[in-house]
Amino acid sequence: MSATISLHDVTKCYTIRGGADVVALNHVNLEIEAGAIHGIVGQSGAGKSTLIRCLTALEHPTEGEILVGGQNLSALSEKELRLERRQIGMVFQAANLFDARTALENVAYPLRITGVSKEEARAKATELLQVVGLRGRENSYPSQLSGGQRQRVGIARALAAKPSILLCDEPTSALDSETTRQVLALLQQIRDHFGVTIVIITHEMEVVRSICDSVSLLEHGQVIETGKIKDVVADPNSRLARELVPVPSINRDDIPKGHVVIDTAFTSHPGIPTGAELLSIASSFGADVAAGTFESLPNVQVGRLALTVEQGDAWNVIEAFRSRGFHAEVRS
Ligand SMILES: Nc1ncnc2c1ncn2[C@@H]1O[C@H](COP(=O)(O)OP(=O)(O)OP(=O)(O)O)[C@@H](O)[C@H]1O
Repeated sequence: MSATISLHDVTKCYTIRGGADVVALNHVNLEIEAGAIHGIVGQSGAGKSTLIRCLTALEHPTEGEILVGGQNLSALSEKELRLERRQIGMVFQAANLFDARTALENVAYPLRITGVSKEEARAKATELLQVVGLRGRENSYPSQLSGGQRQRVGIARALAAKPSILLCDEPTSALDSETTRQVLALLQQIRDHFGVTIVIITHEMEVVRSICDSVSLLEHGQVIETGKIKDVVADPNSRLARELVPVPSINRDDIPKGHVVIDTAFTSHPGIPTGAELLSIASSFGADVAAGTFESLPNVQVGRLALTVEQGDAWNVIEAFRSRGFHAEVRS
């Protein structure tokens, strides 16, 4: 079961003793589709953790409302909130497991506290450990597991109460790149299999590139950009697009005398060879490809080519690209 998440004009202020208010979230509007994997990126202090705490209803917005699956969190009583929180699974940077409990006991714990019988909780926990690829490690203690395996136990535990949303706070930042890939693949599998909506806070663009369907950029408590990855990367003015697929760097010495660099960008989908069209326009002007980057993101491929052309041709080349719907600009 998945749920839509909507934030309407959410502001969260903290009052610091003896000081001014800190505005951690400033009129945030956000829509996350049911069943999507949504990344939230932003620098330290941007308000990412505050946003997650508001989604779990551990913090209450100072203004505005948050709807999870159409349910307005601010309108719920404490008792109703306790029930609602079961719909929300949390995965942390460090898996936050109980060291004195086995993997199985860690996963069974949230079920036991909601009154599920010992046998049923163990059976469910065994099944979930299989889902996350830890069959045979049920009786291992956290200290006997690798970082990636501990994170898998954390994910299994978060799934125990059959949540409709899974909030992941920097789930891979303590892991090496191969383990990161495996944990991200697992999260994607979980979304596909259980249909949960997943929100991932991350400072790693690689996480967004590999599994997110949509993304938001937070800055000083405000949403600066938000949208589906395929729309974000198609927007030439998007900062996120440049972070997801960086402009290729060129050594200044490699630019022939009297030439300028033109940056172009294209998005393409399987079966539509947009890159070939761009290259053919470039070659018709005798433009040379000086550098390029290409990224295959979920549902869309993005390319950036840096071309060198004779200064006198630059404007004609740009016009030709723009008339065919490509982004093109002279690099300053
Ligand atoms: N309990 C609190 N009391 C006062 N100020 C707070 C509190 N929690 C967060 N803040 C402030 O709110 C702002 C946003 O903090 P938040 O932790 O949400 O940012 P973040 O994007 O998660 O940062 P990081 O990536 O470093 O964890 C910061 O200025 C922070 O100092």
